[in-house]
Amino acid sequence: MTLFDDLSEDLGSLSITVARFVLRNALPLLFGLLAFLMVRQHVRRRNMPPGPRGLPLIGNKHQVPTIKPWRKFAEWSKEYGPIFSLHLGSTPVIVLGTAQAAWDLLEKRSNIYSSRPRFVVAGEILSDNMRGLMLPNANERWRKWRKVLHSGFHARRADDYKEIQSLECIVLLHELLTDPVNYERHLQRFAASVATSVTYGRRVESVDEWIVKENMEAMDYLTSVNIPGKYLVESWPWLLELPRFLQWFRREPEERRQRDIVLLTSLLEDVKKRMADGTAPDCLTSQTVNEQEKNGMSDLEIAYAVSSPFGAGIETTAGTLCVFFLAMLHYPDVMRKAQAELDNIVGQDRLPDYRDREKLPYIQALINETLRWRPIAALGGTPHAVTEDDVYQGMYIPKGSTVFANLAGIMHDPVMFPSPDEFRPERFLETDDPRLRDFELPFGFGRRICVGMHLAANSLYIAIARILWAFDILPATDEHGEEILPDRWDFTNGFNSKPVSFRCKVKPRTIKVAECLLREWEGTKDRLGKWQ
Ligand code: HEM
Repeated sequence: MTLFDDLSEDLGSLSITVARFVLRNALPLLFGLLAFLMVRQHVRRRNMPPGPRGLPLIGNKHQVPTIKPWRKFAEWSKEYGPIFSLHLGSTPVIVLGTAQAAWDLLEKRSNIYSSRPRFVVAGEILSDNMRGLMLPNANERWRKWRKVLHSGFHARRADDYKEIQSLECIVLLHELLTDPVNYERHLQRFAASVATSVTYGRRVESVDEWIVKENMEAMDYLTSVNIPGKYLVESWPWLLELPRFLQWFRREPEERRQRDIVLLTSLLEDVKKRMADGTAPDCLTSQTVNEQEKNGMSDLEIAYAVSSPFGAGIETTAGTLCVFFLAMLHYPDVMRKAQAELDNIVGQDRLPDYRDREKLPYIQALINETLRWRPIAALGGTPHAVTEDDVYQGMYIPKGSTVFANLAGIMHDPVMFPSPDEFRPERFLETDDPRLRDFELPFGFGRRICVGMHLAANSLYIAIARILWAFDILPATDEHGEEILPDRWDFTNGFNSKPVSFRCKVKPRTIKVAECLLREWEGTKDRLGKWQ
């Protein structure tokens, strides 16, 4: 036997001793620690709203699906009631499953329910706290940001944009007439062009134009870093205390931030230049620049603030229009009824316009039902956060909780919306409830309610009324002439959830409407000049 053999024998018995020690002492210690954590979590959760039992440390992380979590949330609402709680890691999460619970907390107690959770990578590192959507509401920069957007898009101000929305809608109808196959792309262009026109006073002919592509790329990056669990630093913000060169998660978002700054400031400079030579149409950017001294905002703050309609207004509007197409394929009777109302009030010699709106209650009900049937912001958009401890119906809601208003579940609450899976606009005509007649629910709550909702409502009205006036939306057919109906539940899994692309036919209803449309189109090209 050599010295080496002796040594390895000694080491072998040492490791057995260590293993024995671990088994005897460390395992019981570990179990003790886990038991302590579970008891502590149990005590903390005892008074909170009910909810699924989680695990120590990770809470309910493993039970929340990464795909369409709103569906699981709706199931849990049925099991635990209109308000339930979870833990994602150590963060308490409150999910509201009825409109009443959301109104009670997010509206009536909006003074403490209007903040946002911390977004370390997307909000702080990538955006340097410049994107108001992710800022807490006690923040001075958020107040200025919200004021700019509110003055740009409040109900009366939004009326000023009806001219460009109407013109863009004629372009949309012409695109649908000449190239019906790519209807989805045309809906996206319509929403994007309204956004660029009202923001920068510049319209777009195609979604391939650089201004749309660059902005969409920036938005895609923003959503790609905002995936729960993607970055350790979201759960362990103390990593931000490490020396900067050790913060491995910083490099990519910081590089992207530099690109964002170049893009957004160049768009601002372009408007300023056109303001100086008198060619910029009135738009959000020109208004904000004119008020810069009063608002006390830097150029960079303005550049970020006015870019908000890109992130929040294009996918939401275009996606809702796709839901409308999907619904018309599944509910042709609703389409016929809406067309009958249009024929009765408008006739076929002119396009419907904003002045017809009050006389078209069925169209308005159909728009409300579209927003209800499949809300694009399925989880209520960006979550809220509570800034003080609170008690609701005897349940404890700890300060710092993240709060989701699960719109997908709320809109399918059978008490408020009987037979919720059915697409039935009549429900909005039969009700006396003012909160359903004046349907703001799809646009969120309290101090965070969607700032673009009037602009969005005007886009949806003009597009839906005119598309129904001009076209039948019909199922595509296969090679045997059989109709293909798209799956009514096949939706994307993004932050905004829209129908997965499907085929359909878009056919002019009569020769008369097609001729009328072509006449309108001729006059439109010149009128679009100032937004080119
Ligand atoms: C059909 C179209 C739209 C829908 C369904 C929609 C829905 C929503 C929802 C649910 C929220 C979250 C509200 C909350 O936190 O309680 C929101 C926020 C927001 N929306 Fe919209 N939106 C639409 C169109 C637009 C448009 C066109 C704009 C731009 C002009 C816009 C700008 C915003 C902004 C900036 C916020 C963040 C507000 C804040 O954090 O204070 N949205 N939207």
